[in-house]
This record gives sequence, structure tokens and C-alpha cells, in this order.
Amino acid sequence: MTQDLIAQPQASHFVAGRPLEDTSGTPLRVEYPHTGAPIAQLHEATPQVIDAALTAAREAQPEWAALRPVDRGRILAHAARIIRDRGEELARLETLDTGKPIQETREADWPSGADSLEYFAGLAPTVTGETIPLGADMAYTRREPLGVCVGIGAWNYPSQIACWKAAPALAMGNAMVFKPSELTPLGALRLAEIFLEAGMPPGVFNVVQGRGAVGAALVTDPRVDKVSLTGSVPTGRRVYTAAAEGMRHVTMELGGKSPLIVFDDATLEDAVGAAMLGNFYSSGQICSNGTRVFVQRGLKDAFLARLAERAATIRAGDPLDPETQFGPLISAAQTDKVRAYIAGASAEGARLVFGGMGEGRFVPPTAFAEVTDTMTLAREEVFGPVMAVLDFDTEDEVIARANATQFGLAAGVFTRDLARAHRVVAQLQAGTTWINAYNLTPVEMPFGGVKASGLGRENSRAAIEFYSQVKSVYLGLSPVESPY
Ligand SMILES: NC(=O)c1ccc[n+]([C@@H]2O[C@H](COP(=O)([O-])OP(=O)(O)OC[C@H]3O[C@@H](n4cnc5c(N)ncnc54)[C@H](O)[C@@H]3O)[C@@H](O)[C@H]2O)c1
Repeated sequence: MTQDLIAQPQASHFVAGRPLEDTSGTPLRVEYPHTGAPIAQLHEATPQVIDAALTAAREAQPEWAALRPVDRGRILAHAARIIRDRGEELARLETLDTGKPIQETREADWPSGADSLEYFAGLAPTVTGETIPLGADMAYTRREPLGVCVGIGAWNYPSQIACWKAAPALAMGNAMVFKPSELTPLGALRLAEIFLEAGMPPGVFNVVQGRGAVGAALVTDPRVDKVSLTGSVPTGRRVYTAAAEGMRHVTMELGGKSPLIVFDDATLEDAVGAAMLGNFYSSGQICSNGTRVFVQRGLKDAFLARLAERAATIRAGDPLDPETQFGPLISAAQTDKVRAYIAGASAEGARLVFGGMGEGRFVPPTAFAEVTDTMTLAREEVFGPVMAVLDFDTEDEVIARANATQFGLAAGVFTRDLARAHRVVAQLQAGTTWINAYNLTPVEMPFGGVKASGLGRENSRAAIEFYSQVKSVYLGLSPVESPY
């Protein structure tokens, strides 16, 4: 291993407040995506490790839930402060784990995780029940935790995903066992250490490593009350099915093929900027990306010309270089997959405007024009920096075409006509939408999908509902009337 790129943690797992190793688990080689060089060597969780993590979570949860919400919130807020204090070190770790430019991991990844911890730390004490007058009697409701939640993460925003799941779950008094993606296991381990340092009792947040089989073992364990997955639609279907067997709650944050609609009265620079953000940031590995860019015919030539001009200035390179704006893809397998989509788009008759295959782990920012709805590039999630530009003429037409997909994660509209913007957004089948903006996901705003893109919402007050349940308490204050 190159000495300065080693990121070996103390142990593969973090259970009951301690690093835990079991070298009998299948080896898990962690690589720096930029070079493919190993940066850590871990082991997948064995059944014993999974059992230890779930036992620890089960045991820790009741006491954690019994704390005053303000006391749980103080620990989450303390963890957020530690994350902010160690921003540089954590950004570097995230870059090594994901290959994303350090520019991005400094600004977006852990800081967004810290936002989430701060938000739910503040929200926890404000969650109250209802009192319901019933004449002489009354009822009230209590919002109670679910118990043990399993979090399963994707590789594109590993530490942000861990925080987005942990923050509402823990704020509401649940314990969590988190399984990061096997490709990006390092950030969640660091989060577990930070929680402990911030004063969280051992066992409240545990991390186990492994591929899909470890996730599947967690999802079906009778000690688990809820599963929150961030991943692809096929994995989501499997996990939802398995969770249903045990009547477990789920949150599903899945993939998309989101439309970004640009009317010909849009501000060109903003629309082009948003299309670039929504296709090339994180080398296109973002679930909510607006990968079907519908451009009204009158603006098409200007849009493509300005897009090509601005895309040519994107600086690709070593992700640890602060000047780098664009990094490699996560793995050789993902690179092959993205290249196959590029080859397929050309074969199906789309016109390559710029970009192409690239070299090694890099696929450059790429855009195709004259893409039609039936082409594979317009129908399937690529999860790489490949933009499909489609032409359209009328509002009704573009709404129908935008909705003609199994996905429903996100959508965007660019126009100066705000009445039209609201009218169009109201008709788009998507859980998260933007008007004259794209891919901004502040913690204050609910985030999630409809249709095959998911169930439940992360972030905002809405997330509380998905990490708690309502108990009704009927309070009899008058004599019991019985016919017997
Ligand atoms: N909606 C969102 O918030 C969001 C955010 C990021 C990524 N994503 C989606 O994630 C996908 C990319 O991530 P990925 O390739 O890691 O996804 P993936 O579906 O391959 O894996 C996601 C996670 O599920 C685990 N897993 C796989 N099979 C499992 C099983 N049978 N039971 C339990 N767990 C299992 C994996 O080990 C991994 O941790 C894309 O489709 C992307 O759109 C969605």
C-alpha cells in the first residue's frame, strides 16, 4: 500500500462501543478509486459479528430511549461539532474511500451529515403528542421509537447516508446497526467513533461490514424493527420483500432517471449550470441526477453550445488535489457499465456532443443529443457522467414524456414563467422537485422518491414519522359503562 494513502481502521466493525474484528470473515479489499491501490483490508461480518451487533443494539436501545430527548439531542449536536472540527481529516478519508474530489468532500459530504445531526438534535425535544378531548374522557398520543433500525448504504455518499439515517433514528430513541456499501466502508466506522466520543452509550450505533448477504441477514433478523436502504431499485425490491415477511417498517431511497425540463424562456446560464451539476457532480454518481434533460426546441442549439463550452473547462484529475473538480468512478465494474451505456447510445443513434469513453477509471463529462424516449440511455439509470438531451415542443408533451418511466425520484423545471413552473411541477411524478435550481437537498426539506424510486422521506420533520410510531392512550375518567 502507498504509505500516505493507507486508511486502515483499527478493526472492520464497531460493535457495543468498541472496534471488533473477526478475521474468519471473507476479506474485503478497500481501494482508492483513483489508482485502484489498496488502502485498507477488512473482513465481512460473520454470523457471530452480526449477532453481537444486534444484541448490542437491542440491549442499548431501552435506556437510550428513556433519556430526555434534549439529552439525546445534546450528544448528536456534540458529534456534529466534532465532525466540523475535523472537517479536513474527514474530507480526506471520504475522498480516499470514494475517489470524489476533495473540493466536494470538504463542502458536501460530512458537512451535510453534520447538518443532519444538528437538525435532528434540535428537533427531537419538539416532538410531542396530541391530546384528544372525548367528552368526559380523553385520549393522548405518544410518539415512540421503533426499536432497532438497520441502515444499509450506497457508495456514492457513504458518510452523508450514514448520518442521514442515524440522525433521525437516534434522535427518536432507536438504536442502529449500519452496514455501509462494501465499496466504501470507512466513513461509517469513523462516525461510530465520533458518536462514542460525543457521549453516546455503547451499542446505540453499531457498524458491520459486508456485501449484500450481510445486508440480507440483517434485514431478516427478528430483532430488527425497521430497515432503511439507500441503493438501486433491484436491491430495493429484494430488501422490501424480505422486510415485509417480518412486517418491518422500511425507508427506501432508490435510483432514478429524473427529468430536467428547460423551457425556451429559461435563463440559459442557470439551466446549463444546473444540467451540469445534475449530471457531472460526483462524476454523475448521484441518485437524483437530472439525466434526461428535455430542452425546448427553440433553445436547443444555444443550450448545447454553451453546455459544451462550459463542460470543456471542468478540471479532471487527482481527487486529492484541491484544484480537481472531477474524479474517477467508484470501481472498474462501474466504469465498464458506464462505457457500455455510452457505446449503446451511439449504436442506437444518439449524437455524441462531447465526452466519450475516457481512460482507466475516468469517464469524462459526456453529453448526447437527439436522444429519444425509447433509447436505453433515456430509460435506464447509468450512474455516471452521461447526460441525455432530448428535444420537446409543448408543455403537455414534455410532462407526459417526463412521467413515462418507472422511476419518480426527482425532477426540475427551468422557466422564467413561474405560473408555468408551478403548473408543471404539480403534474410531475417525483418526490423531490426543483424550480430554477437542481440537486439542492437541504436538511430542512423532505427528500425521497415515488413510484419505483422509493418509500418514505429522509431529512426534515417528515423523517421523524419514519423512525417512530404513534401510541394512542385512552384515558377513562368516567364510570365504565358495560352492558353486562
Ligand atoms: N434515493 C437516494 O437517496 C439514493 C442515494 C444514493 C444512491 N442511490 C442509489 O443507489 C444506487 C447505487 O448504489 P449501489 O450500487 O451501492 O446500490 P446497490 O443496490 O448495489 O447496493 C446498496 C446497498 O445494499 C446492499 N445490498 C445488496 N443486496 C442486498 C440484499 N439482498 N439485502 C440487503 N442489502 C443488500 C449493498 O451491499 C449496499 O450496501 C443507485 O441506483 C442510486 O440511484 C439512491
